[in-house]
Amino acid sequence: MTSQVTIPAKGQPIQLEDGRLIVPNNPIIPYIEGDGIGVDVTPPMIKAVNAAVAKAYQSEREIQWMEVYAGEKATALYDSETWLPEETLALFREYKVGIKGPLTTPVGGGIRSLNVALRQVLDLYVCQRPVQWFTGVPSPVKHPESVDMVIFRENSEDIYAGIEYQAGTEQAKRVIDFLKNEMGASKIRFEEDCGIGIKPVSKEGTQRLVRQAIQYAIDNNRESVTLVHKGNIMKFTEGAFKDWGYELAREEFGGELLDGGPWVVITNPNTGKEIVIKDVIADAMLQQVLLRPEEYSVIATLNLNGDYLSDALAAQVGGIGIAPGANIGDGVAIFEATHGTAPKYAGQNKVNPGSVILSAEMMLRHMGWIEAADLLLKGMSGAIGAKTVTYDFERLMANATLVTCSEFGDCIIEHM
Ligand SMILES: NC(=O)C1=CN([C@@H]2O[C@H](COP(=O)(O)OP(=O)(O)OC[C@H]3O[C@@H](n4cnc5c(N)ncnc54)[C@H](OP(=O)(O)O)[C@@H]3O)[C@@H](O)[C@H]2O)C=CC1
Ligand SMILES: O=C(O)CCC(=O)C(=O)O
Ligand SMILES: [Mg+2]
Repeated sequence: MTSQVTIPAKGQPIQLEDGRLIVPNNPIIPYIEGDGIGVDVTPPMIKAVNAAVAKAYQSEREIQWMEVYAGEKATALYDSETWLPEETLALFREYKVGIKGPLTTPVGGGIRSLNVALRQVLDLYVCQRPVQWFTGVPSPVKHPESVDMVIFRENSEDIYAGIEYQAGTEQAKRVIDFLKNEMGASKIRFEEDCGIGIKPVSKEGTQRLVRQAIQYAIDNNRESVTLVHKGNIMKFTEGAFKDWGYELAREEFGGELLDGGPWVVITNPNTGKEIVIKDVIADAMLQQVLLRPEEYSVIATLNLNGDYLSDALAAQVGGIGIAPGANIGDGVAIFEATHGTAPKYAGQNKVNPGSVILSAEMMLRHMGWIEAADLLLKGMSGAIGAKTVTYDFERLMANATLVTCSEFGDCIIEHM
């Protein structure tokens, strides 16, 4: 297939040596603009990042942006069936660090999620989503400042594996017959018209995620890691996630049972302080984070729970307009907002670009460009503090000035 991508002549790839990123001064960063509001939020993100990098490092460092394609834009450029071109996957693999806007996934029929496919094909098994309040952001809760959590959502397994059979098909019938006749399943109701979904959860998949969550707690001096699961009902998937998580804490991090278990306590080798590894059942967790957020810090959970929890927690600190995220594997990382394509706002220059800008902040920190990352945070705090905000905040804030998506990006730059 013909290449549609222009590789920036001036740039160089980020490389990986012994698990460490080697970042040149002019790294090539692949990015996907995204469907829907991607066209609105991605340009201000690039502009704000360029401004932060220029301010932090003058002309010494500069990102060389390389547009790569997925979603609707890919179908227009390659062909109508090519939603996630091989070229895009190969370029993310080669250039190691990238960022993307949201991509549409139709409900029911049609293509499966391109977002999920990207994570699975590149094995970006950690979905890391920090949730923190910025002073002045309108929130539906009384103490949004008590929320300071980092979600580690398993990104490669669970029902997102896409093993599903539609009700009424020969495939669904065969799976149901197998479950009844060979596996002794006797509780499938209304089997003539029953869809079937399969939920794979493995020890390796669980432990590589929980390992990253505990390591993050160690590196960032956090006091707890909470395993969130629905193991009382799904014993061999979600229950196993909890057990494998505790096992890893004991066996790899020297954890000791706390008061006879199941909670485990490990010692942070950097500080000597204790880190508690605990677990909470997912439905209870949704009320815990509202009522007692200060008791939770790092969260490690399965794919679906993490998806729900991300949006719910984002609401507590102002909504998914400022909820960033990263998909991280052992070699490649792709940063992206928690929100989707918000189609009703697409192309209106209206939505909050904060989520993808904060995702870029995570990306700069991942690259070791800390000064530029700090400037993005400073700019964001300044713009919010000055009450120059997009519609999502303005509708909840007294005496705020409504600005467009691109103007908010400019306000961030002014406040760096
Ligand atoms: N990683 C990805 O690429 C993701 C893709 N998706 C896909 O996106 C599509 C739309 O999904 P949908 O369920 O509507 O969820 P969205 O996250 O796209 O939008 C839901 C609502 O969230 C608010 N919102 C979203 N983004 C912003 C923003 N930047 N600034 C301010 N408010 C925002 C809006 O709320 P309000 O109406 O109150 O203003 C919007 O109506 C689907 O195809 C879905 O599959 C979904 C999630 C992630
Ligand atoms: O891929 C999608 O369409 C939805 C993904 C999603 O909701 C998420 O990653 O939070
Ligand atoms: Mg989601």
